[in-house]
Amino acid sequence: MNDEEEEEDQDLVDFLLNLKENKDLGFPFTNVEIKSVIFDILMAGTNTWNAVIEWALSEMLKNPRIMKKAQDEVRQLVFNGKGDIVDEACINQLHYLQLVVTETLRLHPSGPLNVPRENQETVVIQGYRIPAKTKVIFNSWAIGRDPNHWTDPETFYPERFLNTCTDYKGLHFQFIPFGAGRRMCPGVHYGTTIAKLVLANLLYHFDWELANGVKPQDLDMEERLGLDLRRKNDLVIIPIPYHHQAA
Ligand code: HEM
Repeated sequence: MNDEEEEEDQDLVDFLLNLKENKDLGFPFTNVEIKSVIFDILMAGTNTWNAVIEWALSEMLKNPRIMKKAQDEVRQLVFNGKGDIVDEACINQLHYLQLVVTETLRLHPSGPLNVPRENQETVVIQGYRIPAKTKVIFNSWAIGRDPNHWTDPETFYPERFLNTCTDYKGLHFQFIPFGAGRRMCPGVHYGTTIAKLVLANLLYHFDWELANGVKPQDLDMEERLGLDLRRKNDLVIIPIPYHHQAA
């Protein structure tokens, strides 16, 4: 194996071990830091997108119009292509599902308080003096529901993101479910792709009903606040396999 092939064959752990061996980072990088990075990625990289899936399903079950629109989109696209599985190739064509995921991140950001920052110098922002070395916490949950920026903010309405360039890539500060700046989430693309991929397959293959005769309008949406934002009570739903009929 030549050097180039060897480099391509490296996984994350190889890469981190090489960093440790090279000793040219200018700061200590030991097994402790390696374990922290891996732990960070496993934690930040799983609890987040699966919460998006759970909230998106909850919102769609509460809003059957939205569920149907998202299902029609994915079923037409995939079945017209004569496939039976939604793969990455389809994902970018699922425009309505993208709106659903975006709206889910507005109302239910998985990391609602982002990561705290500390300002190095005293600053005054809109009349508020923030002394140097203050720990500043951004509440992206509240920002996403701020009536100064959002019409009818408590309503789940994916179409609000039609014909607007507002998105979650850290440039529009009224919507920062992945944070912003140098420490914003590095998993933004991966996280949203996985969430869409899983949701698209769940919508394509199954119809969904709430268990125990719960009516859509009665589904409770209570949140349990922690480092991540989950449902307080489990979402109990019944999958009904959907059989595609050839026209
Ligand atoms: C939909 C899914 C996700 C959401 C909503 C999310 C949200 C966030 C938020 C709000 C932050 C803090 C950013 C800030 O304070 O500016 C963050 C940081 C981070 N996220 Fe994500 N994340 C998601 C998926 C992922 C994935 C899939 C990975 C990795 C595979 C990941 C890895 C990280 C890491 C390592 C950080 C810390 C970055 C730093 O401190 O420099 N995240 N994420």
